Amino acid sequence: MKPCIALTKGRLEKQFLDFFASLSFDIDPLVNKGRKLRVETDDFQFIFAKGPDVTTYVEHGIADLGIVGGDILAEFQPDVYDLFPLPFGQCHMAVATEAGKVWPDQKKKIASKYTGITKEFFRNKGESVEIIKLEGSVELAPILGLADGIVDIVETGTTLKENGLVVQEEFLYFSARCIANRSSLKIKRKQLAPIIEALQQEGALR
Ligand SMILES: Nc1ncnc2c1ncn2[C@@H]1O[C@H](COP(=O)(O)OP(=O)(O)OP(=O)(O)O)[C@@H](O)[C@H]1O
Ligand SMILES: O=P(O)(O)OC[C@H]1O[C@H](OP(=O)(O)OP(=O)(O)O)[C@H](O)[C@@H]1O
Repeated sequence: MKPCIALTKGRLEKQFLDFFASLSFDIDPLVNKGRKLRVETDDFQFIFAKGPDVTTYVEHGIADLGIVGGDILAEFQPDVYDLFPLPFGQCHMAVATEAGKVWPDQKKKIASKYTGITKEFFRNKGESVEIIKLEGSVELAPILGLADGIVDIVETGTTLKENGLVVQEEFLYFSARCIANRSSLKIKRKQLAPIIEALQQEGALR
């Protein structure tokens, strides 16, 4: 059976395919997949899923390898081998508030998609905060009065800027990562070695 690679849909998918093509792997079936979520190339099977689900498929051994953001590993801490960074998907976490906003004296309300990372960040500071879980567009929360601030991913800073928010503190710097199922790495070592080496070596050069 061909090795199975789980790819994070969206941003990382596009960046991974460009990177993969640059290593002379065939990506035609992947580029022309339409709405298919499972695609085979000559050498691999690919599945396309949301980041947290990529870790689930790899953890359960459905996929041998996964391409996922470091933020997802930090948030969900799946039981997988975190093999190495890839040269795309760079971003970091930041605490942000409305420009000119003074933190309240009482318990801060922080909105985030990343409740685990947020909890850990404020716990390390010895601060107790109320965390409000959102699924996206978290920059809206302080503007609309749902929260005093947010914890979110920042890449260019454009989304914060265009919504009148400023960074209070940056922490945790991420890129995309290559992960592996623990048993696959032992049982399919020979089969997986060429792709792991190619991704790792080329990634390290960039
Ligand atoms: N602005 C960004 N710049 C760089 N990398 C990002 C950015 N936002 C997210 N990422 C990385 O890309 C991964 C996938 O993000 P993407 O926005 O495509 O999916 P998502 O967060 O699940 O959003 P959606 O629910 O809209 O699909 C994230 O886990 C993170 O590692
Ligand atoms: O610093 P920037 O380059 O502006 O990127 C940061 C934005 O990108 C992500 O949002 P995404 O586009 O994934 O939408 P979402 O809010 O629905 O998660 C993140 O949550 C920020 O909102």
